[in-house]
Amino acid sequence: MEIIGARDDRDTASKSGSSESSDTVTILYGSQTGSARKLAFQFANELLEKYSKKAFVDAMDNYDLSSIVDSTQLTAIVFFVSSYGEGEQCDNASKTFSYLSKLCAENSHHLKNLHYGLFGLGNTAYDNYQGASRDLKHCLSKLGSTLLGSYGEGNDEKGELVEDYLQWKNQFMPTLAEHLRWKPSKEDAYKPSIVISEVSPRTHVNGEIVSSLRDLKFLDKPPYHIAKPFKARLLNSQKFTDGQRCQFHCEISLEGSRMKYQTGDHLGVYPINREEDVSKFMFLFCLSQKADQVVQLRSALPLWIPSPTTYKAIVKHYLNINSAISSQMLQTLANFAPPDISKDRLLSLSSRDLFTKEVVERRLTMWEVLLEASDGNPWPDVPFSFLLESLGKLEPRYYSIASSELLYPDQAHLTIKCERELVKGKLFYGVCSNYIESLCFEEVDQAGRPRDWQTVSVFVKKSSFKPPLNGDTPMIMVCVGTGIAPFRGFIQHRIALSAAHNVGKMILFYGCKDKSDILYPNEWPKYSTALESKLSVHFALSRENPARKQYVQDIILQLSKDIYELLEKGAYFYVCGDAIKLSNMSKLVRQILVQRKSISEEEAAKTLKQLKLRGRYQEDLW
Ligand SMILES: Cc1cc2nc3c(=O)[nH]c(=O)nc-3n(C[C@H](O)[C@H](O)[C@H](O)COP(=O)(O)O)c2cc1C
Repeated sequence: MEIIGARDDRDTASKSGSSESSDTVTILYGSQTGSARKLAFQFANELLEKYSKKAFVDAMDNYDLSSIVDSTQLTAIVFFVSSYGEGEQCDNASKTFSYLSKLCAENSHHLKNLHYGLFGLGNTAYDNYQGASRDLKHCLSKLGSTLLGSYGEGNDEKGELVEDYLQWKNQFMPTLAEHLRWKPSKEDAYKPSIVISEVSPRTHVNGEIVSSLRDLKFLDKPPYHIAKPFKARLLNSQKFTDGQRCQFHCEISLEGSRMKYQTGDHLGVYPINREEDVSKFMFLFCLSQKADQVVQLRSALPLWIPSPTTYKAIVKHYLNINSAISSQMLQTLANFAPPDISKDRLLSLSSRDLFTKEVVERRLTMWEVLLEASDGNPWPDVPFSFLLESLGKLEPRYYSIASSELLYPDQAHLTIKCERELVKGKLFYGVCSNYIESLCFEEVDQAGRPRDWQTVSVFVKKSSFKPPLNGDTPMIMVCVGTGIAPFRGFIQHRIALSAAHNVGKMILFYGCKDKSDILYPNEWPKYSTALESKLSVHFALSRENPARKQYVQDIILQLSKDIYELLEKGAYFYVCGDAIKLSNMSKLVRQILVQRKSISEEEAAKTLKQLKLRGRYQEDLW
């Protein structure tokens, strides 16, 4: 459990939520990819800032709910809960959900002394919107708990999750404080948590000034990992499609790194911000003139930036400069606006409707909003520490490795789709995919060096999305678009095994728009030749023939007999690619089980659950 506001005070953990006038509150999250966790910490930090109160933050499954069952003491808990699968809970909340559903079945007010707040995260593109948070609310109400304030729901679909959260939080936080009899401790004045000192290159101790942590020579030795990535050489690359729908293959050398991967693992890649964005950002915050100024950073919290370094290095390598702005951030920034900009204008822009229309729907970044508000003029008074705190870290991006270590022990292959999206006439560039594309296909890099010099900072991340241990086991693989990446690796793996052993049957269902959209078109015939009858590949082309749109789901249903027979023989079923396009896959498998096995819906659901538990049904969706 992480304690916000009482970092070394482990004793207070036992008092967590013990009474309504407590100085602490428990905040629990159920989060798969980190959004609910991030909001939980954001909420806790704001409680600390506004009320000087402590919060205990943890994943739901790390909290022992049985300790408050039938308790006579009053407890306050705030939940942040995301939905997954078909409106189900996340992995780090599953034990809590099954415990609660057992309690619920007893029809008794076991948690009548629990007062709770609840914010659900979901996406209306899924059939079962907010399934998990709504279930939790229903169950807690049956257990006699009291909901504080109103229940909040954040919807990812239109990119308004953060604004939904802020709207809920602005109403809920005072309600919680009143309930716990907390008084605001101070006015909302900005206080930096990171101290930045400009130093002369000679005054810092023992330091090499680094434009990137990856440049530190003493770090340039194995073992490599997320905090110490390997500078890998780029080998071959090949474009499949270009323009706005640019997709390509890229080979990265791991030679000399001693990094080993296994088929199905992920490669983490550290991007660098686009030079064009970096210079606009530096101009806006008046950093261009002092781009190479050496700075030393100090903070009580762990920092992700090496120090000493330079302004330019921070902006280029470490800061998520293209992160979105929230209406709350805009309100704080209004305090630092240049004198000739109306503060009222900025504050009215932060109102929900205008903000949604002018900022969220146009997908503007923080620096774009400010540049527009000041008609292109700089904002010299924004503290650099505020930028570091609010924009956060430029995170690595993860790609499924598209090769097998059995065929390519010293190389990791990636299949990449450049994120380029036209929103209201403006083209958006995903930072990492476009960065790798420019490394692979531009003749010279930004410093004018030829392409042979290109390196990229990478590390291997273990994954559980792996081919079956036994090479005899049949596999059913379903994917769309670049979801083909791990399956190319799986097939290569089986080709390597087939040299010495008999391998199991494999069926690949691969969804693309049309023939020109099929990735690795020259490789599929070769793989089929190498594996003969063991591999069958089925392409579903959704836009090849407007009169006959075909999706992977259609072909799977046509071949449901074969699929069922393979499942009966112990086949593993894998799904990879776009979460929305493939959102109904588990429903489809249940349908096949109902039809072919002649069992009920409930029995099919149980069978699928067993398959999932045994790792025989796996999804890697994004
Ligand atoms: C594979 C997948 C399945 C999802 N299923 C649902 C769902 O059934 N219902 C829903 O409301 N949202 C669903 N979502 C949306 C997530 O709940 C939403 O993106 C949330 O913000 C993620 O939060 P997290 O980062 O804390 O895990 C799904 C997202 C993914 C990627």
